[in-house]
Amino acid sequence: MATKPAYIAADVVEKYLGYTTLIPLLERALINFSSGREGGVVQPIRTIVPVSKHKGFLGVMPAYSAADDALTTKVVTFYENKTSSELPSHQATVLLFDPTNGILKAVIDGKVITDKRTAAVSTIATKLLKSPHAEVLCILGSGAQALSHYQAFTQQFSFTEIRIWSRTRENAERFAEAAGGKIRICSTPQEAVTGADVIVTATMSTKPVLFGDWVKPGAHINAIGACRPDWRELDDTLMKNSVLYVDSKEAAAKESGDIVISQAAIKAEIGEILKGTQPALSDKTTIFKSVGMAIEDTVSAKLVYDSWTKNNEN
Ligand SMILES: NC(=O)C1=CN([C@@H]2O[C@H](COP(=O)(O)OP(=O)(O)OC[C@H]3O[C@@H](n4cnc5c(N)ncnc54)[C@H](O)[C@@H]3O)[C@@H](O)[C@H]2O)C=CC1
Ligand SMILES: O=C(O)C1=NCCCC1
Repeated sequence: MATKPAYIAADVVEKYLGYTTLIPLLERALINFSSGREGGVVQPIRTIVPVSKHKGFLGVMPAYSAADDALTTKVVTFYENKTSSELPSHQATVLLFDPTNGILKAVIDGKVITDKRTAAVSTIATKLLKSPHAEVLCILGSGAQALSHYQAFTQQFSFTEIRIWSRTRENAERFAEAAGGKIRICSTPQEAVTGADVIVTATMSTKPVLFGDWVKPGAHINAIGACRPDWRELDDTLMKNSVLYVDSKEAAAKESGDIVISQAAIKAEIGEILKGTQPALSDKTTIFKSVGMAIEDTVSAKLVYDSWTKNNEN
């Protein structure tokens, strides 16, 4: 008879999901995803159910990786009008199945997975696309993704200056306190962005917050928000004058307003650069438009489950 599925809570996920272990697994997953059939990744475009009455969305993100023999689906909700400042705007759960027989093996908190795997993929893109002389990191937004990106980027790179802008100074100060490092709080997004070598946009904005005229030529931008076809973070000038990379061409072209509305041409997937079939044009102004992929959740959940199992063996 099947045993009951394990429940793996956020604090346990946090413990087992280190960037040093996660990043190489995600690199392999991105390569497999961009290798078509050969890569053994099955990942349909996610289903999104708008909950318009409450300005919310429910997303279902299934994937199977033959290389990892791992089968999961994430269920994620995200709400524009948070009803409480205590409640995160994004909440998620990952279900991990035994791929040989379909048995549900674990129910895993998906919030930490979402925050960390997104930041980890941005570090992968940044390693490939930033200038080798990059010194200044700028983060627009002060929520969960802003913080996970700060943590991942300070671990993986050595920037000499880190700047942040948020809509309110109070939010920016709260962020700086949570981050714990030396951070310059900027009063306007333009002040934060001017002269920055690497920029992260991690906002729930539906209108551009980053404008091409502000951006230093040769900068690299990780654009994390604008995951709905009518949401924007970047303006048309920036979209059209930069080299545009994505996680999934199919998903980004369908889901991100920055691409749908600007009609900017996609150069390549990050997985194609990693495979060596597309160049990393790091001397140009580059954008990594991330929409988030289920396969990233699959490899993250498997890492957590395997580590948890090993540590719970009698
Ligand atoms: N690419 C990916 O894989 C993923 C993308 N996301 C997206 O990343 C973005 C950030 O997510 P979280 O940090 O989890 O959300 P959050 O709610 O924790 O933080 C959102 C931040 O955006 C700011 N913000 C909201 N409206 C704004 C506006 N009009 N102008 C400027 N700033 C504004 C808030 O003040 C806050 O600092 C969202 O758009 C989310 O949907 C989230 C998960 C994965
Ligand atoms: O990849 C994800 O997970 C998400 N991406 C866009 C917004 C909701 C969550």
